[in-house]
Amino acid sequence: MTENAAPTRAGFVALIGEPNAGKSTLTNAMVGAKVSIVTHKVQTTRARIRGVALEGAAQIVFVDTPGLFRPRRRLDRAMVAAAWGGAADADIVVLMVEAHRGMTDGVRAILETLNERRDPKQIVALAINKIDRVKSEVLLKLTQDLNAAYPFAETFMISAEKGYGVADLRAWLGASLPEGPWMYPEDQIADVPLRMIAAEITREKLTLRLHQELPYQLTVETENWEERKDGSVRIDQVVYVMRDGHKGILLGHKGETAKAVSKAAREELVEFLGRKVHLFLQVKVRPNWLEEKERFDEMGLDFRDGNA
Ligand SMILES: Nc1nc2c(ncn2[C@@H]2O[C@H](COP(=O)(O)OP(=O)(O)OP(=O)(O)O)[C@@H](O)[C@H]2O)c(=O)[nH]1
Repeated sequence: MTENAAPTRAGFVALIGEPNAGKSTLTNAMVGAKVSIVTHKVQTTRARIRGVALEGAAQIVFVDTPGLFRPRRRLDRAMVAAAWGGAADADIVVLMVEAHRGMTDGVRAILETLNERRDPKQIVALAINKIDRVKSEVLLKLTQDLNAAYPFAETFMISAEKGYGVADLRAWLGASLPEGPWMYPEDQIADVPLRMIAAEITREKLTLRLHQELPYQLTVETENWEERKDGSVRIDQVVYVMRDGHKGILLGHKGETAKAVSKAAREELVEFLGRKVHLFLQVKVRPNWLEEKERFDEMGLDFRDGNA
Protein backbone atom coordinates (compact mmCIF):
# COMPACT_ATOMS: atom_id res chain seq x y z
CA MET A 1 0.00 0.00 0.00
CA THR A 2 1.39 3.38 -0.92
CA GLU A 3 0.94 6.29 1.41
CA ASN A 4 -0.23 9.61 0.10
CA ALA A 5 2.06 12.33 1.40
CA ALA A 6 0.13 14.79 3.56
CA PRO A 7 -0.02 18.28 2.02
CA THR A 8 2.46 20.70 3.53
CA ARG A 9 1.06 23.39 5.79
CA ALA A 10 2.67 26.57 7.01
CA GLY A 11 1.75 29.70 8.89
CA PHE A 12 2.28 32.08 11.75
CA VAL A 13 1.14 31.50 15.31
CA ALA A 14 1.34 34.57 17.56
CA LEU A 15 1.63 33.99 21.29
CA ILE A 16 0.16 36.90 23.20
CA GLY A 17 -0.48 37.52 26.86
CA GLU A 18 0.47 39.55 29.90
CA PRO A 19 4.13 39.93 30.80
CA ASN A 20 5.46 36.72 32.40
CA ALA A 21 2.66 34.52 31.02
CA GLY A 22 5.30 32.14 29.66
CA LYS A 23 5.31 33.08 25.97
CA SER A 24 9.07 32.79 25.55
CA THR A 25 9.16 29.52 27.51
CA LEU A 26 6.47 28.07 25.22
CA THR A 27 8.22 29.32 22.07
CA ASN A 28 11.41 27.57 23.16
CA ALA A 29 9.52 24.39 24.15
CA MET A 30 7.81 24.30 20.76
CA VAL A 31 11.01 24.87 18.82
CA GLY A 32 13.02 22.52 21.02
CA ALA A 33 15.80 25.07 21.45
CA LYS A 34 16.26 28.38 23.16
CA VAL A 35 15.46 31.08 20.64
CA SER A 36 13.89 33.58 23.02
CA ILE A 37 15.27 34.68 26.35
CA VAL A 38 13.43 33.80 29.55
CA THR A 39 13.66 35.38 32.98
CA HIS A 40 11.40 35.53 36.01
CA LYS A 41 11.10 39.31 35.47
CA VAL A 42 8.28 40.89 33.49
CA GLN A 43 8.74 42.56 30.12
CA THR A 44 11.84 40.63 29.15
CA THR A 45 10.88 40.16 25.51
CA ARG A 46 11.11 43.46 23.68
CA ALA A 47 10.68 42.60 20.04
CA ARG A 48 8.92 39.93 18.04
CA ILE A 49 11.00 36.77 17.98
CA ARG A 50 10.18 34.09 15.44
CA GLY A 51 10.86 30.47 16.31
CA VAL A 52 10.24 27.76 13.72
CA ALA A 53 8.89 24.31 14.63
CA LEU A 54 8.01 21.31 12.50
CA GLU A 55 4.94 19.23 13.22
CA GLY A 56 4.57 16.43 10.70
CA ALA A 57 4.03 18.12 7.35
CA ALA A 58 3.40 21.50 8.97
CA GLN A 59 5.90 24.27 9.55
CA ILE A 60 4.73 26.43 12.43
CA VAL A 61 6.32 29.84 12.80
CA PHE A 62 5.86 30.99 16.37
CA VAL A 63 5.84 34.72 16.95
CA ASP A 64 6.83 35.39 20.54
CA THR A 65 5.55 38.87 21.26
CA PRO A 66 6.37 41.32 24.05
CA GLY A 67 3.90 41.14 26.95
CA LEU A 68 0.74 43.23 26.77
CA PHE A 69 0.50 45.79 29.55
CA ARG A 70 -0.41 49.42 30.06
CA PRO A 71 2.49 51.23 28.44
CA ARG A 72 4.18 54.25 29.99
CA ARG A 73 7.40 54.88 28.10
CA ARG A 74 8.12 55.13 24.38
CA LEU A 75 9.82 51.72 24.58
CA ASP A 76 6.76 50.22 26.32
CA ARG A 77 4.39 51.65 23.71
CA ALA A 78 6.55 50.29 20.86
CA MET A 79 6.65 46.87 22.58
CA VAL A 80 2.87 46.70 22.97
CA ALA A 81 2.40 47.85 19.36
CA ALA A 82 4.82 45.10 18.22
CA ALA A 83 2.78 42.53 20.15
CA TRP A 84 -0.55 43.54 18.61
CA GLY A 85 1.15 43.87 15.20
CA GLY A 86 2.39 40.29 15.57
CA ALA A 87 -1.13 39.15 16.40
CA ALA A 88 -2.67 40.99 13.44
CA ASP A 89 -0.35 39.26 10.95
CA ALA A 90 -0.80 35.75 12.34
CA ASP A 91 -2.94 32.87 11.04
CA ILE A 92 -3.56 31.74 14.60
CA VAL A 93 -3.38 33.71 17.84
CA VAL A 94 -2.85 31.90 21.13
CA LEU A 95 -3.71 33.89 24.24
CA MET A 96 -1.65 32.67 27.18
CA VAL A 97 -3.10 33.16 30.64
CA GLU A 98 -1.38 32.23 33.89
CA ALA A 99 -3.48 29.62 35.72
CA HIS A 100 -2.67 30.83 39.21
CA ARG A 101 -3.29 34.51 38.44
CA GLY A 102 -6.52 33.89 36.56
CA MET A 103 -8.75 36.64 35.22
CA THR A 104 -6.66 39.71 36.04
CA ASP A 105 -7.44 43.27 34.92
CA GLY A 106 -4.68 42.85 32.36
CA VAL A 107 -6.32 39.71 30.92
CA ARG A 108 -9.69 41.50 30.84
CA ALA A 109 -8.14 44.38 28.88
CA ILE A 110 -6.59 41.94 26.38
CA LEU A 111 -9.94 40.15 25.92
CA GLU A 112 -11.61 43.48 25.27
CA THR A 113 -9.09 44.33 22.56
CA LEU A 114 -9.40 40.83 21.07
CA ASN A 115 -13.16 41.32 20.86
CA GLU A 116 -12.72 44.71 19.18
CA ARG A 117 -10.21 43.28 16.69
CA ARG A 118 -12.16 40.15 15.87
CA ASP A 119 -11.27 38.89 12.40
CA PRO A 120 -13.29 35.94 11.05
CA LYS A 121 -10.28 34.67 9.09
CA GLN A 122 -8.17 34.31 12.21
CA ILE A 123 -8.29 31.41 14.67
CA VAL A 124 -7.89 32.44 18.32
CA ALA A 125 -7.11 29.75 20.89
CA LEU A 126 -6.59 29.86 24.62
CA ALA A 127 -3.66 28.29 26.46
CA ILE A 128 -3.91 28.31 30.23
CA ASN A 129 -0.28 28.00 31.30
CA LYS A 130 1.50 27.06 34.54
CA ILE A 131 -1.12 24.43 35.40
CA ASP A 132 1.53 22.86 37.60
CA ARG A 133 0.77 25.66 40.05
CA VAL A 134 -2.99 25.12 40.58
CA LYS A 135 -5.64 22.53 41.42
CA SER A 136 -7.94 21.25 38.66
CA GLU A 137 -11.11 22.88 40.13
CA VAL A 138 -9.54 26.29 39.60
CA LEU A 139 -8.84 25.42 35.97
CA LEU A 140 -12.40 24.44 35.21
CA LYS A 141 -13.81 27.71 36.53
CA LEU A 142 -11.15 29.79 34.77
CA THR A 143 -11.79 27.99 31.46
CA GLN A 144 -15.50 28.75 31.75
CA ASP A 145 -14.94 32.42 32.61
CA LEU A 146 -12.47 32.98 29.80
CA ASN A 147 -14.64 31.22 27.23
CA ALA A 148 -17.62 33.29 28.30
CA ALA A 149 -15.58 36.44 27.64
CA TYR A 150 -14.34 35.35 24.21
CA PRO A 151 -15.35 32.54 21.83
CA PHE A 152 -12.03 30.70 21.69
CA ALA A 153 -11.71 28.05 18.98
CA GLU A 154 -10.10 25.69 21.47
CA THR A 155 -8.76 25.68 25.04
CA PHE A 156 -5.52 24.01 26.10
CA MET A 157 -4.19 23.52 29.59
CA ILE A 158 -0.45 23.43 29.57
CA SER A 159 2.74 23.82 31.48
CA ALA A 160 5.26 25.30 29.07
CA GLU A 161 8.03 24.73 31.59
CA LYS A 162 7.22 21.11 32.44
CA GLY A 163 6.10 20.29 28.92
CA TYR A 164 2.55 19.21 29.86
CA GLY A 165 0.11 19.60 26.99
CA VAL A 166 2.71 21.17 24.72
CA ALA A 167 2.67 18.31 22.17
CA ASP A 168 -1.15 18.37 21.97
CA LEU A 169 -1.16 22.10 21.38
CA ARG A 170 1.53 21.82 18.71
CA ALA A 171 -0.36 18.99 16.93
CA TRP A 172 -3.54 21.05 16.90
CA LEU A 173 -1.73 24.14 15.63
CA GLY A 174 -0.04 22.14 12.86
CA ALA A 175 -3.36 20.68 11.70
CA SER A 176 -5.10 24.08 11.85
CA LEU A 177 -2.64 26.00 9.68
CA PRO A 178 -3.48 26.61 6.02
CA GLU A 179 -2.07 24.34 3.34
CA GLY A 180 0.92 25.85 1.61
CA PRO A 181 4.67 25.59 1.08
CA TRP A 182 7.06 25.94 3.99
CA MET A 183 8.52 29.39 4.48
CA TYR A 184 11.91 28.44 5.89
CA PRO A 185 14.48 25.72 5.16
CA GLU A 186 13.85 22.55 7.16
CA ASP A 187 16.77 23.11 9.56
CA GLN A 188 16.07 26.77 10.40
CA ILE A 189 14.80 27.26 13.95
CA ALA A 190 14.71 31.02 14.28
CA ASP A 191 14.22 34.10 12.18
CA VAL A 192 16.11 36.68 14.14
CA PRO A 193 19.50 38.01 13.08
CA LEU A 194 22.29 36.21 14.94
CA ARG A 195 23.69 39.53 16.17
CA MET A 196 20.36 40.24 17.84
CA ILE A 197 20.14 36.80 19.48
CA ALA A 198 23.68 37.36 20.77
CA ALA A 199 22.68 40.73 22.26
CA GLU A 200 19.57 39.19 23.79
CA ILE A 201 21.62 36.46 25.46
CA THR A 202 23.77 39.10 27.15
CA ARG A 203 20.68 41.10 28.12
CA GLU A 204 19.19 37.98 29.72
CA LYS A 205 22.32 37.46 31.84
CA LEU A 206 22.27 41.12 32.88
CA THR A 207 18.57 40.95 33.74
CA LEU A 208 19.13 37.88 35.90
CA ARG A 209 21.93 39.55 37.87
CA LEU A 210 20.79 43.14 38.21
CA HIS A 211 18.08 44.32 40.55
CA GLN A 212 15.03 46.54 40.44
CA GLU A 213 14.70 48.94 37.53
CA LEU A 214 18.16 48.66 36.01
CA PRO A 215 17.31 45.85 33.53
CA TYR A 216 14.60 48.13 32.08
CA GLN A 217 17.03 51.02 31.72
CA LEU A 218 19.66 49.30 29.67
CA THR A 219 19.93 47.87 26.20
CA VAL A 220 22.54 45.67 24.56
CA GLU A 221 23.72 45.91 20.98
CA THR A 222 26.11 43.78 18.98
CA GLU A 223 28.41 46.29 17.31
CA ASN A 224 30.80 43.98 15.57
CA TRP A 225 30.76 40.34 14.50
CA GLU A 226 33.96 38.99 13.11
CA GLU A 227 34.36 35.48 11.74
CA ARG A 228 37.93 34.35 12.31
CA LYS A 229 40.01 32.03 10.17
CA ASP A 230 40.36 29.51 13.00
CA GLY A 231 36.55 29.04 13.01
CA SER A 232 35.95 31.14 16.12
CA VAL A 233 33.94 34.33 16.22
CA ARG A 234 34.73 37.64 17.89
CA ILE A 235 31.65 39.49 19.14
CA ASP A 236 31.83 43.07 20.39
CA GLN A 237 28.82 44.33 22.30
CA VAL A 238 27.87 47.61 23.91
CA VAL A 239 25.65 47.87 26.96
CA TYR A 240 23.95 51.28 26.99
CA VAL A 241 22.99 52.55 30.43
CA MET A 242 21.41 55.86 31.38
CA ARG A 243 23.56 57.11 34.23
CA ASP A 244 27.15 57.03 35.45
CA GLY A 245 25.93 55.30 38.61
CA HIS A 246 24.45 52.49 36.51
CA LYS A 247 27.81 51.90 34.93
CA GLY A 248 29.36 51.32 38.36
CA ILE A 249 26.60 48.89 39.39
CA LEU A 250 26.92 47.00 36.16
CA LEU A 251 30.67 46.65 36.44
CA GLY A 252 30.40 45.67 40.11
CA HIS A 253 33.16 45.51 42.70
CA LYS A 254 36.46 45.08 40.82
CA GLY A 255 34.45 44.48 37.63
CA GLU A 256 33.08 41.24 39.03
CA THR A 257 29.47 41.64 37.87
CA ALA A 258 30.51 42.45 34.32
CA LYS A 259 32.93 39.52 34.34
CA ALA A 260 30.27 37.08 35.55
CA VAL A 261 27.76 38.33 32.96
CA SER A 262 30.31 38.12 30.19
CA LYS A 263 31.30 34.57 31.20
CA ALA A 264 27.68 33.35 31.36
CA ALA A 265 26.81 35.01 28.04
CA ARG A 266 29.91 33.63 26.34
CA GLU A 267 29.19 30.09 27.54
CA GLU A 268 25.68 30.23 26.16
CA LEU A 269 26.88 31.69 22.87
CA VAL A 270 29.38 28.84 22.51
CA GLU A 271 26.56 26.38 22.99
CA PHE A 272 24.25 28.24 20.62
CA LEU A 273 26.77 28.76 17.84
CA GLY A 274 28.66 25.52 18.35
CA ARG A 275 32.07 27.19 18.19
CA LYS A 276 34.58 29.18 20.12
CA VAL A 277 33.47 32.72 20.99
CA HIS A 278 35.49 35.74 22.07
CA LEU A 279 33.04 38.16 23.67
CA PHE A 280 33.94 41.75 24.48
CA LEU A 281 31.51 43.92 26.44
CA GLN A 282 31.77 47.66 26.72
CA VAL A 283 29.50 49.81 28.88
CA LYS A 284 28.51 53.25 27.61
CA VAL A 285 26.49 55.92 29.38
CA ARG A 286 23.82 57.31 27.11
CA PRO A 287 21.22 59.25 29.13
CA ASN A 288 18.77 59.48 26.25
CA TRP A 289 18.96 56.05 24.61
CA LEU A 290 15.26 55.47 25.20
CA GLU A 291 14.54 58.33 22.79
CA GLU A 292 16.96 57.30 20.05
CA LYS A 293 15.63 55.77 16.83
CA GLU A 294 18.80 53.71 16.18
CA ARG A 295 18.34 51.89 19.48
CA PHE A 296 14.78 50.89 18.47
CA ASP A 297 15.99 49.81 15.02
CA GLU A 298 18.57 47.52 16.65
CA MET A 299 15.85 45.97 18.84
CA GLY A 300 13.63 45.40 15.80
CA LEU A 301 11.01 47.83 17.11
CA ASP A 302 9.32 50.69 15.27
CA PHE A 303 10.34 53.99 16.86
CA ARG A 304 7.17 55.73 15.64
CA ASP A 305 4.98 53.13 17.36
CA GLY A 306 6.25 54.64 20.60
CA ASN A 307 4.78 58.07 19.84
CA ALA A 308 2.39 59.06 22.58
N1 LIG B 1 5.65 27.11 37.24
C1 LIG B 1 5.75 27.43 35.95
N2 LIG B 1 6.50 28.48 35.58
C2 LIG B 1 6.57 28.79 34.26
C3 LIG B 1 5.88 28.03 33.27
N3 LIG B 1 6.13 28.60 32.06
C4 LIG B 1 6.94 29.66 32.29
N4 LIG B 1 7.23 29.78 33.61
C5 LIG B 1 8.09 30.79 34.25
O1 LIG B 1 7.47 32.07 34.12
C6 LIG B 1 8.47 33.10 33.99
C7 LIG B 1 8.19 33.96 32.77
O2 LIG B 1 8.37 33.18 31.61
P1 LIG B 1 8.65 33.85 30.18
O3 LIG B 1 8.60 32.74 29.20
O4 LIG B 1 9.85 34.73 30.22
O5 LIG B 1 7.36 34.77 30.05
P2 LIG B 1 6.97 35.82 28.89
O6 LIG B 1 5.50 35.72 28.73
O7 LIG B 1 7.79 35.57 27.67
O8 LIG B 1 7.39 37.18 29.59
P3 LIG B 1 7.63 38.68 28.97
O9 LIG B 1 8.96 38.64 28.29
O10 LIG B 1 7.60 39.51 30.20
O11 LIG B 1 6.50 38.99 28.05
C8 LIG B 1 9.82 32.37 33.94
O12 LIG B 1 10.40 32.43 35.23
C9 LIG B 1 9.45 30.96 33.55
O13 LIG B 1 10.37 30.00 34.02
C10 LIG B 1 5.11 26.89 33.71
O14 LIG B 1 4.50 26.17 32.94
N5 LIG B 1 5.08 26.66 35.06
